[in-house]
Amino acid sequence: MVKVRVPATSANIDCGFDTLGVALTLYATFDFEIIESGVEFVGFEERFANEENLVYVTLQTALKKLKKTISGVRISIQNDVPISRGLGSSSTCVVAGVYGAYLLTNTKLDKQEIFTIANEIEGHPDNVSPAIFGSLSSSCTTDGKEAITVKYKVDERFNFLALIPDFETSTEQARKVMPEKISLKDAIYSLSRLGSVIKAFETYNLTLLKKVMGDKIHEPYRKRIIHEYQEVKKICEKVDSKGFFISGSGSTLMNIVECVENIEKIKEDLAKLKYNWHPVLLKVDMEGTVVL
Ligand SMILES: Nc1ncnc2c1ncn2[C@@H]1O[C@H](COP(=O)(O)OP(=O)(O)OP(=O)(O)O)[C@@H](O)[C@H]1O
Ligand SMILES: N[C@@H](CCO)C(=O)O
Repeated sequence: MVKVRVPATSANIDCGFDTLGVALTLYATFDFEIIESGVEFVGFEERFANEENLVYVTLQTALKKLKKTISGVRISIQNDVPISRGLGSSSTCVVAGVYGAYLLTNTKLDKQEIFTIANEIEGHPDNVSPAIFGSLSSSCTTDGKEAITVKYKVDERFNFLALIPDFETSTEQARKVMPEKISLKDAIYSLSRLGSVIKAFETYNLTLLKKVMGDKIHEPYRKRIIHEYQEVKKICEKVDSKGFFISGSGSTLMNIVECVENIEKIKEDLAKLKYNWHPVLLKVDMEGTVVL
């Protein structure tokens, strides 16, 4: 049996749409075991315990790319990453599926190769990069279809307070609400903040972070499909907020808090809202995917 642990991730980080992503200390662990034939699922929600399962589909795709075969497989999951909440649940499955193909066939692990395959399957690299390499990264796919990622340090003092509601937002749905075209002015608004946001995360410069956070590429459209977005933002800003953004494609809202003592107050105020917002304090994960 082989086992991998993949971290949750928060993609975009406001102005870095489809570019930035950070790995967080919340995990999904997957076991892969060769069986005589077919596929068995253990620990998955019933709706995903079938051959369309993203881990299984990815495993099959990766095996084809490696030109390897297996007789059958049992896939087990122990999952703490909420599904369709903007914390990279699909990336945990994609990354695990690619790792599964390498490990079950004794193929030498190469994180860059795994990243390339995972990026092709996921379609954008901002979640899969931090899920594999850990920490904060900026990624792109070149014109020649090469997946490139660069990793940055994040100061360990950062407190990522994930505010997770009881409703799902699928990435597919959240991409549909965005316009096909955006203005040059809006592109500049986001692009001009990117370098400063990265520097603020590297250096724990909360004053800089607070000043430069902002986006006009996806947030203005997506906040409309996240119930109680404005109410949650107002509560955070009243209590403690050094940065507030939609995590990935939502529905989780991410609040950077300076003092963990303030979390209880935020929790009390969120309890007055309708959508059962559940605050979870996360730190940056430095390792990315780990074979256990
Ligand atoms: N634990 C899981 N078991 C099986 N399938 C999963 C699991 N987690 C995610 N998936 C698959 O990924 C889909 C959710 O992906 P989606 O991109 O919408 O959300 P997300 O990855 O959580 O959010 P984001 O990409 O914004 O961070 C599910 O519908 C399912 O197909
Ligand atoms: N960058 C992606 C992340 C979610 O998969 C998006 O926001 O649509």
